[in-house]
Amino acid sequence: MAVYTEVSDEELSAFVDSYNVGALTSYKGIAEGVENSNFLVQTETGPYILTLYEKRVNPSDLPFFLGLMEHLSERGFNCPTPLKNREGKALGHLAGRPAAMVTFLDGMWVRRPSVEQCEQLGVAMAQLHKAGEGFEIERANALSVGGWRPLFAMCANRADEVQKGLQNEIEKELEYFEAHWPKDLPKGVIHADLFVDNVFFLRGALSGIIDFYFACNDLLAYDIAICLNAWCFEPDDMFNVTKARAMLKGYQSVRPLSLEEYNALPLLARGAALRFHLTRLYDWLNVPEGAQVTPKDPIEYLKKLRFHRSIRTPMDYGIER
Ligand SMILES: Nc1ncnc2c1ncn2[C@@H]1O[C@H](COP(=O)(O)OP(=O)(O)OP(=O)(O)O)[C@@H](O)[C@H]1O
Ligand SMILES: N[C@@H](CCO)C(=O)O
Repeated sequence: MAVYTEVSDEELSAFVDSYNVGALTSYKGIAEGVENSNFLVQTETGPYILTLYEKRVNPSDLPFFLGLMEHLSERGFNCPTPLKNREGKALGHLAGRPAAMVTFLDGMWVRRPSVEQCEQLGVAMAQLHKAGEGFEIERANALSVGGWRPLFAMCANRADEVQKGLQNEIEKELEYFEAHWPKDLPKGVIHADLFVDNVFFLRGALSGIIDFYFACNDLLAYDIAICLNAWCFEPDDMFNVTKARAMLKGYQSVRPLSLEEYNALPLLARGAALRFHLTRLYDWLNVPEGAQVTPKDPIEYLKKLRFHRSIRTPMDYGIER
């Protein structure tokens, strides 16, 4: 469960009152997620999500995140829309934290997506990439290749506690990526954390995407790489190429990939695996005292990284363009 910040009933009620949504009738902390504190808030006008932004969210990025959700919603993309308070502002403060309320999205995430759902994800991801065009605020990806070494530096000396030899292995990966990360692929707004728990389905159809708090301007194909890792591995750590093909088919039905993007997928997927391995490694070794949170397994992403390291071209996965 991710509730890092305790909020009193009075504080929460006063915060909700600053919006034009009717009186608070109930609320509860949400037992999912690892990044921010989330509450499901019921008022006289319906359910809303209240988020208190925690450690990894830089407050100066909030106009980007909130503005992006508004931009995408206006273009018909189904994602939460920030509410404006009585002063016309989307961003407020609660319990010493920046906080916002967004619309509630119906649907549920699926633990084991089907091939069909992977295809739907591909379609929605490409739609997101298209809908992001024209968004005027820019945000560099703080967790792209330039951010990995500083992140690793904060936990490198304890990496071998998680697995012997890990520090050395990651060091070599960092050197590799710093020398080989592609720079000239098409860029745009990406979600950058499009895991299964951020994609909702309703009656079998994809109903919306949440959690834009890692969104940024980066290589569009990097989003695909993140999803290859998050959607196309089975619980026994085997890569499911049928799911990967379906995802790419869905994606390309909206936005065809260039040859360069297609060829870069193994490297991007390996880099994406390192990125999530590193944040998980850091979190695994630094659970805040008293926080109600279950850290995610860094080794899962180490295995994915090693798998991609053995791949040279997408054809080695069995993925045709
Ligand atoms: N707009 C929304 N509509 C409905 N449910 C939501 C919405 N936003 C968040 N949730 C619920 O809250 C949970 C946690 O939200 P979210 O994924 O944004 O948190 P997080 O801490 O940023 O998580 P993560 O670990 O995925 O980064 C979701 O799994 C979902 O159940
Ligand atoms: N989706 C991330 C956690 C949230 O950033 C992970 O699974 O490591």
